[in-house]
Amino acid sequence: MSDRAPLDLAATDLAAPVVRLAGVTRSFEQGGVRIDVLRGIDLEIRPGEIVALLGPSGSGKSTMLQAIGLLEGGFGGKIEIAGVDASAQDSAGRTTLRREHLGFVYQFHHLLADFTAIENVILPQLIAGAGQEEAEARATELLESLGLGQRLTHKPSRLSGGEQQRVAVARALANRPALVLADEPTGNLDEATADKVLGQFLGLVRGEGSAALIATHNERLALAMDRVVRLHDGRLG
Ligand SMILES: Nc1ncnc2c1ncn2[C@@H]1O[C@H](COP(=O)(O)OP(=O)(O)OP(=O)(O)O)[C@@H](O)[C@H]1O
Repeated sequence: MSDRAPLDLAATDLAAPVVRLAGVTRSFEQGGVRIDVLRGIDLEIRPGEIVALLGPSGSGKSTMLQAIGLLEGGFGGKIEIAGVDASAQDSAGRTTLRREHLGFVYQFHHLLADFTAIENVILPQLIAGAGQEEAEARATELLESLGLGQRLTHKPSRLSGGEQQRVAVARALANRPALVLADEPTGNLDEATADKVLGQFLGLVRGEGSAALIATHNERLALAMDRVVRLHDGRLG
């Protein structure tokens, strides 16, 4: 028998957190006054884990999602995405990390007004290098699973608020992100529609095996997730 331990690289990679924050800080200065919004955030999210981010208005939920989304600078501490230290990357490296691993859903859908529902879901896949046929099949599958099979060629202005948000969910998942970041994804919808869309969103995220970090004010919706973290005084409790 060999005395060497077997290599277990695949298991190591699979076990890496999709995101790891260590001591993440962010301050803003306005009118000569400095506000420390994030005062040292530590967080790990495992593959496939769905985490609710709760906190009062102004506590820094959006700021924290922006940190992980790698779109803006100005953050202190360490942010790792899929085991890669994002803080050590240049802008092109951060863009690659974002495209390969992250999906985004916002409170307002931000769909492209001149494109149909299916085109809005195809486009990010083409940008990521997928072929037209493959991208179309994936977009159709996602939209059908969200109950939008009859809405594929509607433009956003011809969709209801709940339908628009479901297209935004399909778009966020189109490139099979390891982590979906969602900032009040149902905050713009009435309660019944919010429940329905969130239920479909969570079901799809689970089915796809993605992890998610979902900022919400809604304690009741948060209970449907795997874990709840609370932002208070710039730290997670
Ligand atoms: N670009 C900025 N310049 C100055 N202050 C900012 C900036 N962005 C955010 N802030 C401040 O940081 C704090 C946190 O804002 P943030 O939007 O992250 O909170 P939030 O928890 O997402 O709030 P809400 O639940 O109301 O959306 C607020 O006091 C806000 O005014």
